[in-house]
Amino acid sequence: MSAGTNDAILVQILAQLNALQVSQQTLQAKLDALTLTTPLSPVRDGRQEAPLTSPTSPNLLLSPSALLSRAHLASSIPSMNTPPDHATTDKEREKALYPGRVLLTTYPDQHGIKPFPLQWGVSDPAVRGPVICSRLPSSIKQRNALGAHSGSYSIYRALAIAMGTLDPSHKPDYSNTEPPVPIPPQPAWYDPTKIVSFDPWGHLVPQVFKKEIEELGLDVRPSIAVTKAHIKLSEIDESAKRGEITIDGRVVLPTRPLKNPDGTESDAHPGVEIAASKAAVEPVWYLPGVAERFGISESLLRRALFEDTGGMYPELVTRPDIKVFLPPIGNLTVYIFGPPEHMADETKELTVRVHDECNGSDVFGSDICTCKPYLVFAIEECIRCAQRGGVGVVVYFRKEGRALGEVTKYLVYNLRKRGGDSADKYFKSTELIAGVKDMRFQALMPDVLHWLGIKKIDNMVSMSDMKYNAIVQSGIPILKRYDIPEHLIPPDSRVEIDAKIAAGYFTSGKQITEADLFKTVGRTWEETEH
Ligand SMILES: Nc1nc2c(ncn2[C@@H]2O[C@H](COP(=O)(O)OP(=O)(O)OP(=O)(O)O)[C@@H](O)[C@H]2O)c(=O)[nH]1
Ligand SMILES: [Zn+2]
Repeated sequence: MSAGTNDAILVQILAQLNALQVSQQTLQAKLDALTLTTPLSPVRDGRQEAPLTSPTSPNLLLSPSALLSRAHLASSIPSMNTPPDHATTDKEREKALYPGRVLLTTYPDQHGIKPFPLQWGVSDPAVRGPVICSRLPSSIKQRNALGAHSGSYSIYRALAIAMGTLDPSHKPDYSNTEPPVPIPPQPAWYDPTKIVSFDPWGHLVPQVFKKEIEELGLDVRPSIAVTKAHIKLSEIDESAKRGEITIDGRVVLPTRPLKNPDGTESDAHPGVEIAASKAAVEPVWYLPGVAERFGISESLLRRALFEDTGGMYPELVTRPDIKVFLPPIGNLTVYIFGPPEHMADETKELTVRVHDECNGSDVFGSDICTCKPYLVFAIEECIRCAQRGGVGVVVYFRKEGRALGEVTKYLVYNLRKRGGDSADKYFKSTELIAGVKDMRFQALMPDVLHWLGIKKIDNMVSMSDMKYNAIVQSGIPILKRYDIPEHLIPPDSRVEIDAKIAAGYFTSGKQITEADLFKTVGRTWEETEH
């Protein structure tokens, strides 16, 4: 056979393969359309039910909930978990949970797809519409948002469903869960450009979208919750002992006397409790608004989100008609000290700190950075402001390690400690590992301030130029900034502070030049060990 004949055969094979691929794609599209147009088989509690028989009595029909609970029982008693039975049960449960074919993606023009109207930034919630991202049969056709609720915790929900500990169609009863303090609508809620990273109606969902939930049976969930708390921090106990924080019976309350190990009352200073209101806010991104904030096109944003989440959300690409995405990232928490209604009242003094998570310092007290001392100082400043008749706000973002993550952060710590931990190398070390020194991109951060009705900030407890610029550019003036007091800077974290000042962070004290940075050196591991 000549080389020419070989080539011709090869071309023919390739053409046939291509044709096969095309017809496979057509078939897939037809199947997709079929799934969404075929009336669903009987629906129980909002979940499609497939008839299944019992492995022991083939004539006995099992409902998905019976299967769920059987499997739950088996998995909760390990000795009952013999592999062959378990495998059969899992297969059956998988069929019961997901009776249809795997629906990899959807398309806007697919039969049966009819997203519930959602107009971001419209003032009337009935016109704005609820955010629906559920893939439950009751909601999948009317879904108007991509992704999943609860940010990264959506994965644990998936696990709970797979293990049979959670019925996916569980319908929460939201009575008595409403906010104990009001966070009422503000003009910024009605501006589609002011709040783009979460749903301003998130805490009012059960009330404002009652009809959609109860009458239309749609799976609409709250993405914000507001509550009250009493917080106790040993650092603030110490400040109270020193008389730097006063008990006013309103913001700062006395703690009940401590007990000795033998149960008798201790005469040690019991410390104080701080009364606060707080809100947990989950991310809900309005993609056109997020893209605009970062100055990129919506299509580029969608493509990058699709690619760099391991192709996890194909509808980012196939459903340009769906404008809202619930990303798998951490939430933010707002702590309010003093009357929440003062936040929107421009006549009241307001102190704010926006803090990004640093678990090593915030929770475990690591002294390599100033995060915890700065956070505690900010809470004290908020308390003082509330006691002067104003209000204090701390916003805590889950953006660990400047949003590079804790693994990257620890790798950089190793590099710094092995390479001579001088301030000139602080940001360079991070860049060497992560490729960038910061991925927090503060542009979305001011949304929460607008949601709270904040129009100006009297006292901003932060040295960050990035936070400052983002807030001021979003239309909220900052009247006074102040840095962390010298005595609160642990010696080893001088490296961080000096590097930040040289990089443009605010300081009311000493200025740092590039040349100074060589002289600021942190502790080495060897020093720690001796
Ligand atoms: N990657 C990395 N992150 C760090 C390092 N040190 C601190 N961080 C992180 O930096 C962030 C500090 O956030 P904030 O406490 O809000 O401080 P800031 O934005 O730098 O500025 P201020 O408002 O002035 O405190 C947290 O997310 C920390 O986890 C480090 O060496 N490497
Ligand atoms: Zn830190």
